[in-house]
Amino acid sequence: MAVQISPSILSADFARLADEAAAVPNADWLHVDVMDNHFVPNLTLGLPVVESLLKATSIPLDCHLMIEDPDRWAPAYAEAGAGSVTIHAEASRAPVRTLRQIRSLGARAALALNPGTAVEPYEGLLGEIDMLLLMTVEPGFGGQKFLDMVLPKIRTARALVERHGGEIWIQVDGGVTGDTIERCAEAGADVFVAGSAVYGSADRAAAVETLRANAAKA
Ligand SMILES: O=C(CO)[C@@H](O)[C@H](O)COP(=O)(O)O
Ligand SMILES: [Co+2]
Repeated sequence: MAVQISPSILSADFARLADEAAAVPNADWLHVDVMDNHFVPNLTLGLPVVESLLKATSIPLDCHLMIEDPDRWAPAYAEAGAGSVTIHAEASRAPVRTLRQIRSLGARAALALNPGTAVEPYEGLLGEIDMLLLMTVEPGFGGQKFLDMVLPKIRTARALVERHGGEIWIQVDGGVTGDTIERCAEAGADVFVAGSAVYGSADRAAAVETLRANAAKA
């Protein structure tokens, strides 16, 4: 699976989102962190901003919903035109139904697990998803330190995914930098979210290429 880089606009300038999207023409995805101040202790943006962003960029949007009731809201993001919609296993009360709705609306469906959530109990959901997101920080904020403790879970997830045909992407999110990305790739991740490592750099496109090159070293 080729390396894919998904810059997180959480670390971008929210007053200039169209320009910040244009600054990463070499990105595979644009990662949009939707936070509701309930599931996580932070508040970011929601559907109206995603709808505007969809008009402002041709980069597919990778919407990461860190919200209390993803079953209610996730389909609307798929309907709006997001390329991928991720719900958290810890928040969803009806993951099968919601993941199927996301797919039926034309988006890729993804399931996210917090650092302390084991992957094995979710093996039964692998047939319902296109991507598994393994959080490598506690969700809620950008700029946190990468949690090495998640590396064994990435390896376990890779083994489970291979057993299911290997078509599900494994995304990592949180503390992914030019330094930590190689360890994630070596453990089996193939889609890499990076907020501060991209939007904290003066040359955002160059930062994307450095991440891609470092991941490919693994
Ligand atoms: O979902 C989240 C945080 O909850 C992320 O997508 C962050 O936006 C990643 O930021 P960095 O750790 O790369 O700065
Ligand atoms: Co995220």
